[in-house]
Amino acid sequence: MTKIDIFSGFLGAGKTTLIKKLIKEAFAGEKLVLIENEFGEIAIDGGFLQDSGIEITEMNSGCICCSLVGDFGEALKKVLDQFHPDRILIEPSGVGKLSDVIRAVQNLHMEDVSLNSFTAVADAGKCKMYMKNFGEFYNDQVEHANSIILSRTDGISDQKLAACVELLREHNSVATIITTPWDQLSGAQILEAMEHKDTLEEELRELEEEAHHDHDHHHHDDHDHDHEHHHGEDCCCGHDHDHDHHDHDHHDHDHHDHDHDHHDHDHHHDGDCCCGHDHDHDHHHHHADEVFTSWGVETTRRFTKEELERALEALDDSEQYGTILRAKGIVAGAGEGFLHFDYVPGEKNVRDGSAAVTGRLCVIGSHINEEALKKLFA
Ligand SMILES: Nc1nc2c(ncn2[C@@H]2O[C@H](COP(=O)(O)OP(=O)(O)OP(=O)(O)O)[C@@H](O)[C@H]2O)c(=O)[nH]1
Repeated sequence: MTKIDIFSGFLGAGKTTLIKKLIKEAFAGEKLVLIENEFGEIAIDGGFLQDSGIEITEMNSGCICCSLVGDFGEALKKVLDQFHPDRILIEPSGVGKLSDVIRAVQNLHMEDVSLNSFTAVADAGKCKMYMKNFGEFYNDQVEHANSIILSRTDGISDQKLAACVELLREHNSVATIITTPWDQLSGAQILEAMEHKDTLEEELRELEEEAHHDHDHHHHDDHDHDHEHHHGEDCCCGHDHDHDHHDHDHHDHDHHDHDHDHHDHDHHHDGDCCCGHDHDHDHHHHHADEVFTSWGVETTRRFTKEELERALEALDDSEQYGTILRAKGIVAGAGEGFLHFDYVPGEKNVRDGSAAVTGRLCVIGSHINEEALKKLFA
């Protein structure tokens, strides 16, 4: 039996960091495969994880909900046949909806595979802001997780931490929430919380109830003709179109905030999805690539640490660059080695790291100014 563990979490929350810790401390002796679905064309995480000694399957795609299922099913099957792993770790993109990923796994109806845990990693200091501005994506992860693992709890006040937990509880009353800084916990302790059986069963039951609720809802909604034929498996895009109503009904305030902030009302899908479903009628549901954009480049440019740090600091200037939520990359340093870097709002990290075949970097955000980014990094 292969266990599947899903690590969701918003951009830069700490998914890769957590996975690295668990690989080192909790999964020793197990045959592991990591499936990554990065947002944007330039994959970076594989480079960060190069030294961990596990198999990594990267799937790059802009629109998780449409392209995940086909590619993802293939990737999973291939991995199972080829490696027969004890455990498959799935790291969806930071803007992926956890419910989509869980459903995608369930819809594959694979034998010898058990859904073992679904975690949401959340930056304790940014919980409120992300809920307000990107609630549609953020809350889905929180709501469907059986454990929520907070990152960066060492740097914030007790008050802010308590407020964060309270907000999370509004969206998920059953998940185990880890508030202790990770370096004070062993990987085994974290894994035990992730695998907590009661919360897992509760989350699965809630998902099932949602599915039933949506199903019933459909039979009573005459206006909903577009949706009637789109129960999970029937549609190639694998997105649960039924679920949209549920989101809409229960989380209207989030959508309001979101739409208000980003004026996204008129950016609904217009038929470029393989499933042929008319997304225009999906009451306020957005695909990640309607709200977030990524810009990436392969580059031979050499950077000094200071240059890179200055460039990353500049990303806080939203007037010039747009709302930058995440940047990461591996580039040639001024000397012989390579530099690895990470950026989340207000936080940068540049360090020495292993070489990549070429330099590459990626920036993700909302309403990003590509021209300005090109000037900054090219
Ligand atoms: N101080 C601190 N930094 C953290 C913590 N967790 C993650 N980070 C840093 O945050 C940055 C992003 O961490 P990742 O683990 O790459 O985050 P991710 O969720 O995989 O990010 P995406 O690639 O956007 O999906 C890195 O610089 C980490 O070192 C934490 O608990 N405390």
